[in-house]
Amino acid sequence: MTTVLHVINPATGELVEDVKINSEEQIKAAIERGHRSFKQWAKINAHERARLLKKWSDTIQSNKEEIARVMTLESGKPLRESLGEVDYATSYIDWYAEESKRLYGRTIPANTESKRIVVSRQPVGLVAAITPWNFPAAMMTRKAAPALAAGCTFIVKPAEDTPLTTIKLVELAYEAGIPKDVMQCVNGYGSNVGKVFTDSKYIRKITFTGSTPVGKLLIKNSADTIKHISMELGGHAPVIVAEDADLDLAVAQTFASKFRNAGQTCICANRVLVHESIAKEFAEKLTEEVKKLKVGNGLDEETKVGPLINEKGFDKVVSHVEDAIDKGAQVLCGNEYNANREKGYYFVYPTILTNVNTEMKIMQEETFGPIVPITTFSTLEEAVEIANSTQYGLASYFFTNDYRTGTYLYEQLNFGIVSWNDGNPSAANVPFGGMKESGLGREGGMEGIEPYLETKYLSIGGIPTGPY
Ligand SMILES: NC(=O)c1ccc[n+]([C@@H]2O[C@H](COP(=O)([O-])OP(=O)(O)OC[C@H]3O[C@@H](n4cnc5c(N)ncnc54)[C@H](O)[C@@H]3O)[C@@H](O)[C@H]2O)c1
Ligand SMILES: N[C@@H](CC=O)C(=O)O
Repeated sequence: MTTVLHVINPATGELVEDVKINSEEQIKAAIERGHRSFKQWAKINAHERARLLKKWSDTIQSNKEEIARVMTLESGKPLRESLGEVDYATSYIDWYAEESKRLYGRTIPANTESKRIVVSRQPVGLVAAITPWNFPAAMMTRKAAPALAAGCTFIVKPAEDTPLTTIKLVELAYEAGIPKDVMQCVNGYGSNVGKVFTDSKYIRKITFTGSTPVGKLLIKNSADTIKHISMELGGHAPVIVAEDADLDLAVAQTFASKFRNAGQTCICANRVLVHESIAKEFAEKLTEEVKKLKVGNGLDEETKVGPLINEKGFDKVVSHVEDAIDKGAQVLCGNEYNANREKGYYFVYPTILTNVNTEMKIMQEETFGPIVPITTFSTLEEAVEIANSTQYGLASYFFTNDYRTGTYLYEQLNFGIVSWNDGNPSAANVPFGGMKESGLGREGGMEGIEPYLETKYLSIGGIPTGPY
């Protein structure tokens, strides 16, 4: 039986490091430690928790280059993006260090003079997190930081492909003074560790970022112990470019949204819907930019698009492109690959497809690769209907300079994130998350700490109503 995870550099297929898989007994022991340390951690005052979180953030920043390099080695993303992700990751820690001091309660006017009512917030308990490979630092900190800030203890299982970044972040938490049992990392295969987590009565909350099918399974498996759940799942983001849009802005922002992390982002532009009167010009301008993208090893300074994470991801992307071409799509650029199954690396060149229709897989499923399928619409109603015709509801984008069009689209689009003339809506201070099968709950912003809190109310009776 395998006892290690082979962490492979997706740009070369070479082994980066082996990481030990934790046994079921070890995971259960970690859960018990997390449970035992909860009472202690929850008692620590919010200012001290904030201080420790801030120290963790500073310690990560002091090791920024090293973390970014590890991230690029295991995930393949360009080094510049990995450096950016370290900043993005610490921005969540900084935000929740501050929010921990603002977990206010309230009083409610009672319905009789002899009573007083007080409402307070308490941490839910031990939290288990399961994170994906595409943002190995930020997806971990946007769970760990609100959990610790709320007074919860925390245990994380990173993705098998990218455990090294998380292991490093947890080591740095200890260096910053966060107690060892308050934040822990266990490693192993998702289905094994996930089952130990969901079966445990000590774990009071599961927070997950990953695919929708795995999210559904975790929801089902959490039912027996009625755990709190937060789910950040898949997306299928539409981009609507209205007739009056600033075309250069729309091209630049669609480009920015699409090619981050080689298109392996849950909020990446996945379907581009352009008004028929400007579709040709939009496609030409985008193609001009896309042709300049350099594909390669993320450690190479020139690289703008790294490899796909693994064979499974590669096969899905290629199948979407082939299916679209079979059904009549035209290739404006790309549709080239540099992959070697034996060596284990998978590069896909940025590809633009036109003449795309809603029958194609690429218009129905999340692609997770650097492919832009462009289709056209003639009325805004038609664009909205296509955009909403999916089980996903994470991010959506539109481009218009007309406030009436903008207001209409904002109100009609069934997505948790609606981005107007903006290709990068992610930030620590905003509520990130999806509707429908894209998830439950929000991460980031003041909303992002709520899922780690229970509400408790105190009813005080017998208060003298006359002179004391
Ligand atoms: N909504 C968001 O914020 C967000 C952010 C990043 C990624 N995602 C989504 O994540 C997906 C890509 O990530 P992925 O391929 O790593 O997803 P995935 O669901 O395969 O894996 C994510 C994590 O779940 C674990 N896992 C796998 N099977 C499991 C099981 N049976 N029980 C418990 N855990 C299990 C994996 O080990 C990994 O840690 C995409 O769909 C993407 O849209 C969503
Ligand atoms: N890209 C997302 C995470 C999902 O992939 C983000 O911007 O936080």
